Amino acid sequence: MSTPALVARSLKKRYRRAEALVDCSFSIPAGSITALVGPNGAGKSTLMSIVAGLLAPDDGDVLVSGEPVGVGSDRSQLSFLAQSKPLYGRFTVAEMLRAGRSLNRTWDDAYAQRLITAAAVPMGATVRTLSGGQRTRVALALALARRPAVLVLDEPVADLDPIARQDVQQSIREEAAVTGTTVIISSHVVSELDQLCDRLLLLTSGRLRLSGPVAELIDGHRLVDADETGDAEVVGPVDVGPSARVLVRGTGDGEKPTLEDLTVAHLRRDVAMTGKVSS
Ligand SMILES: Nc1ncnc2c1ncn2[C@@H]1O[C@H](COP(=O)(O)OP(=O)(O)OP(=O)(O)O)[C@@H](O)[C@H]1O
Repeated sequence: MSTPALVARSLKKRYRRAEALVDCSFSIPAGSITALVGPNGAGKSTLMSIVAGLLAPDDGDVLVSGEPVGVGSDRSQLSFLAQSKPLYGRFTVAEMLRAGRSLNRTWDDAYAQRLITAAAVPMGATVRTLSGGQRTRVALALALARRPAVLVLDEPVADLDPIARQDVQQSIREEAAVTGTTVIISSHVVSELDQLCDRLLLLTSGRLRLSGPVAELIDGHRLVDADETGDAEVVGPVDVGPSARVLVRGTGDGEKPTLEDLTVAHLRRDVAMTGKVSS
């Protein structure tokens, strides 16, 4: 069997007042696109920072193509687009690309130029004069043009208009399909991840509640009316109201859930069991 692109083993991270990750383990094959989903404060950014080698876990480790990743290790195979989209405000877009070219051995300049042109961002514009969405497109071009083995994206489309969201999703899809890049992408808009992602990591209160291929997870669940669950194990409701449907485990009668149904029901179950959305 080939080495997974990314392995996380028993990751733990505690901040002074919060347990951000509790024994998180998963393995992701090369070329897959994984949705990282969870409520506010679930630990997604913490997990992504550790995977990107920017934050040290208290325990556990991360392997990229079998090699350990950590603070101070070679991160040339990794690109991380943080929520804050850090860019140099005084640089022009062209200067940002030039910096990317000089700092990265694997830089693909033609690709970077193509992405900026497709986003209709002027090369001569100063970064601080760009809109939030334009900044995101530049930051994403910088992350993609490094041609990383693993691309970690923390809510990359949150400030984009609907067309830009589709364009960015298409770039991510192409990157994974053409170059075999492994992508982890976090978002609160689960309905948008449905078409993009083939794997799911569902994190609540720092714990992985679901992990695996989306198709398998969907096949392992069914949607049924709340009063027709029979002997099936009920996960939780997927919508509210008198005719609420519930998600149950199993392969019997019922409708196939969407990725959103799956995550909503598991998140509702977590709230019902713990009395809170996250730590
Ligand atoms: N630098 C920090 N110092 C102290 N606590 C932190 C720090 N960063 C995160 N936390 C805490 O760790 C927990 C997980 O935070 P994290 O930012 O990883 O969650 P998240 O799932 O990315 O949230 P969101 O969806 O709101 O971005 C939260 O309780 C948060 O308050």
